[in-house]
Amino acid sequence: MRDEVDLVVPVKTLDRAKTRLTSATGGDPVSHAALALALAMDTVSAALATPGVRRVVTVTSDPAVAAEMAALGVEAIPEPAEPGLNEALMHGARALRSNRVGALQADLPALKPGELQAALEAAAGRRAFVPDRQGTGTTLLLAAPGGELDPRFGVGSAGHHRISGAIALFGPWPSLRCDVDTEEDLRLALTLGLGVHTANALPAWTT
Ligand SMILES: Nc1nc2c(ncn2[C@@H]2O[C@H](COP(=O)(O)OP(=O)(O)OP(=O)(O)O)[C@@H](O)[C@H]2O)c(=O)[nH]1
Ligand SMILES: C=C(OP(=O)(O)O)C(=O)O
Repeated sequence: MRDEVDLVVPVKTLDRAKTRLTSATGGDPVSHAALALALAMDTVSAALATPGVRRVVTVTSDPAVAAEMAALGVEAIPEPAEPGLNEALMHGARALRSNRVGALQADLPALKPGELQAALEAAAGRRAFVPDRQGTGTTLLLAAPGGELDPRFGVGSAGHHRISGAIALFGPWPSLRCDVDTEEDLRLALTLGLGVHTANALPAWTT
């Protein structure tokens, strides 16, 4: 199937992840780690339920993340020696050895499989990306079949992916574009309908 893809989902160690979201859990490290993990679990669960997604792997050096992902049937590939998000994604993509790879950010707790599927179809076999709701970041990057992922994540990644020749996809996919970096993002994701892991890990102010 032309649109079938294997996805790499990068997850930082939970004690370093989602620093901009720290205030959401009142500075409690245990609640913060639980929330960061829940975001990743919901993202991966939605990806696994997407018909055009053949396989999902995570790249992480956190044993707690690896154990929880294993419970979902998702392999955790250890972080490469070279640090950095793009290095982690290239390492995961190489390990997959698939015809077509993609990178999906691990902070999409409202992700709906139908919206991810629609984006895969809109890419129509091209190297393409989905900008976040602000239009500056990237939530999904897809290689062309047989092509390189060439990830350029980081500040202003949407512009970097566009300059590198990837096609920007702007579909009606709010759950795919709502990455959760801040409390404000979390509030918006809540209105879109959170996955069960994040719903169970929500801070008290949301209830
Ligand atoms: N494996 C791996 N994942 C990373 C790395 N850097 C970022 N990520 C993941 O990439 C995704 C997008 O990163 P950000 O949205 O900036 O998330 P973050 O770095 O946890 O958040 P902040 O600390 O607030 O910047 C998240 O799922 C991170 O866990 C890295 O060096 N290795
Ligand atoms: C790392 C990225 O995401 P964020 O803007 O969510 O940090 C990115 O878009 O490259």
